Amino acid sequence: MWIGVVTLFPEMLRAVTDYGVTGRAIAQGRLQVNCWNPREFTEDRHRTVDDRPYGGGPGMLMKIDPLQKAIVTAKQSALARDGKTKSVPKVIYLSPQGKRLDQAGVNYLAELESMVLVAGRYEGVDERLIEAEVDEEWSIGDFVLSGGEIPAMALIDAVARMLPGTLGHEDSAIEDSFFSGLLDCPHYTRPEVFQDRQVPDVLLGGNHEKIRQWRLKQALGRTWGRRPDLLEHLTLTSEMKRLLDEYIREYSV
Ligand SMILES: NC(=O)c1ccc(N[C@@H]2CC[C@@H](O)C2)nc1
Repeated sequence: MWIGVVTLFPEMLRAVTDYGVTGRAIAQGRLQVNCWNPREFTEDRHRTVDDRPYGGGPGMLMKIDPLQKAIVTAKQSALARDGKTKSVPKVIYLSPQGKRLDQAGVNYLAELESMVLVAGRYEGVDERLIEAEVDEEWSIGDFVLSGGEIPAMALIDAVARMLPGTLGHEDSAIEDSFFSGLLDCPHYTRPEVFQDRQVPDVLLGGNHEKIRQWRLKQALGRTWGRRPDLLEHLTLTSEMKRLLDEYIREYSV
């Protein structure tokens, strides 16, 4: 997948390009992340990228022209890159006004061939830039950050995990609880006893079917207890219903 990021702080993207699963996906050529800085597209001596808002009010906005030039250049670069004919990259703006990102949204974005992520700064961008250049607006949560770079990197990380060959254990993304719409089950590793707390016996046994059922039951029970709203959107199999009933009965004793 090819991802362009329009940002005033391209160095921030090293957090995903130089480390971990995302860094490996890039090193192995399964992911490309390129940055374009609106400041490189300014034409004035002071390289101005912000301006005052019409109607007054606190703070500054990002100027349309440098931002638009950076976006257009990123899109052209995606189309010009070697290889088979390509679709026009989807332009995505990160903001609290966007559609709330969840695993279903990540799975949708992971299917795209390319995208340009626009990371704003200051108080945001001119609405006309959004109308002219942005295809989709996404939010990683109902809170305000000082820039769109961290949301952009969160999106890159979440999408990169879904690319074929990224995760060592292929179906670990599939097994990912959120992939199934449930919260994750508890996890344990050595030592077997920590501060008098034992690892559940079933996990030490080696009976993989019992372990699968225990993990599914815990995921269902934790979802029921912590995020019942997630359960509302799920169709439970008869096995899931049985396991959740067991969990609730044990929980209620
Ligand atoms: N919840 C989010 O995904 C989110 C995205 C962006 C953001 N802040 C930027 C700074 C100025 C404007 O571009 C928006 N805050 C929160």
